[in-house]
Amino acid sequence: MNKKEIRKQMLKQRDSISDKQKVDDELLKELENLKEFKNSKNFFVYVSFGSEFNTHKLIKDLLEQGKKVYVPYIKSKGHMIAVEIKSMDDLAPGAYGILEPKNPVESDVKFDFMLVPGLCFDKNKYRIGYGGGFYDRFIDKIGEDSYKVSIVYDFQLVDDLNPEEFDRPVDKLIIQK
Ligand SMILES: Nc1nc2c(c(=O)[nH]1)N(C=O)[C@@H](CNc1ccc(C(=O)N[C@@H](CCC(=O)O)C(=O)O)cc1)CN2
Ligand SMILES: Nc1ncnc2c1ncn2[C@@H]1O[C@H](COP(=O)(O)OP(=O)(O)OP(=O)(O)O)[C@@H](O)[C@H]1O
Repeated sequence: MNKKEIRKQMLKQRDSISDKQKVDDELLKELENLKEFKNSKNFFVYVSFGSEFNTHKLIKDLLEQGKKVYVPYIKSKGHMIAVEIKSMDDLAPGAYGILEPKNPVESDVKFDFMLVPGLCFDKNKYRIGYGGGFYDRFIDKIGEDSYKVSIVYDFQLVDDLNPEEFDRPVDKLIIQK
């Protein structure tokens, strides 16, 4: 399968996970129990859309705990910036219909913790996303020292994605049991 076929296949399967809220609740618990999670203060978290792992509760939890939350804002093709939010009400539908900050003020903090989205992952923690190259570029720019974690549904894990030179792996996969 080429990347395009993998994306299509993974999306189809992800769209039909049964009892997804329950699955996501368990994955969220595991995420929040990581020591790196507990020790982090500045979080870069995507705002989920469609059948992605639901991050809305995570974002609310973080804000309630007084942690700093930054989310992506798409500036142009392949280029995103991080913007701090204080509440879910700071968001409105933006590019691709994804919720984005209404008032996109670029932040230049370094993140302790990054939650990285993806459609398919391999055992070396490489990933395939929607194909915009947003995260590979972003990680190069400000994510190198962050602890990068991705949530993986069981069918999304493969042996080897044959990464290219611009692909950046994450540090930890949380895999559905
Ligand atoms: N929640 C969330 N936010 C995110 C990402 C993500 O994966 N998840 N991104 C992670 O990079 C960036 C957005 N990247 C995206 C790239 C493509 C499509 C998409 O749906 N593309 C359409 C059509 C593409 C086209 O017109 O060329 C498609 O694939 O059908 C969505 C998001 C930044 N924000
Ligand atoms: N660091 C980079 N600098 C320049 N171009 C890049 C970089 N990373 C990726 N690209 C370009 O972006 C395109 C898409 O990359 P890729 O297929 O790896 O995206 P993806 O990882 O699936 O998407 P995303 O990171 O948005 O979730 C590639 O064809 C590549 O040319």
